[in-house]
Amino acid sequence: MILNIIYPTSQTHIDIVEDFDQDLIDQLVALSQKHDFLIFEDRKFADIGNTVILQYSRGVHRISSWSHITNAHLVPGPSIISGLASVGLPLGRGLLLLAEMSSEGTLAAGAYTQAALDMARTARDFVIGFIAMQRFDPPPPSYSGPPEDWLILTPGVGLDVIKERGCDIIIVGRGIYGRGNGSPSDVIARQAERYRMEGWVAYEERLQ
Ligand SMILES: O=C(O)c1cc(=O)[nH]c(=O)n1[C@@H]1O[C@H](COP(=O)(O)O)[C@@H](O)[C@H]1O
Repeated sequence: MILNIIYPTSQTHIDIVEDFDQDLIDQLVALSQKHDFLIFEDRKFADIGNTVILQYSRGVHRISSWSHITNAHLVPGPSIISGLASVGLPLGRGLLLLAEMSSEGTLAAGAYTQAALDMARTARDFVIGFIAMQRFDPPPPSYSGPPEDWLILTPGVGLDVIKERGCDIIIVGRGIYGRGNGSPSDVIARQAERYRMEGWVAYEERLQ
């Protein structure tokens, strides 16, 4: 029910589903086609190239076969992007880099965030944007690369960040499904619709 409503992207954490099976994936993919939303598996890959190739394409989840977008930390260096790209590019997938995080005391800030941008610029065919807490400043006058329009997805925030911080998509979990055992499904549906509608309005206002 939630997935019927939350689009343009639906974020998953497939490794915490206790009764995972292929039927779940088939249903998810069918819903994404019916409602035209993208599936974003929030896997936060963080290993060397050879290992992420296997984690992305193999195992029980076979993430690359159904998830349009996934994300990765850049701690291992560029091999994590090239490894994931070797699997994802032929399938038309896209990657988000974690340039910043919402958690207190995160090390993903300052020079680390700049490094994420630099690394993304070396893989423009596969990296589509960032998990970040705000839109980056425009490139300096010395920048001579192609025009840039990275997607910025921002978690752990309210709707105000779309206008105030220039992000494109807000990632909302508990604000929609509640805490503890979760909310009744009609409450979840209402909350999801509220975020979807208000998020879109804020996005359009920002573009004006
Ligand atoms: O990559 C993410 O999506 C992510 C990055 C980050 O810095 N902070 C963060 O909360 N997230 C994810 O965003 C979602 C936020 O959920 P709530 O805190 O319940 O709204 C969770 O799925 C987190 O794993």
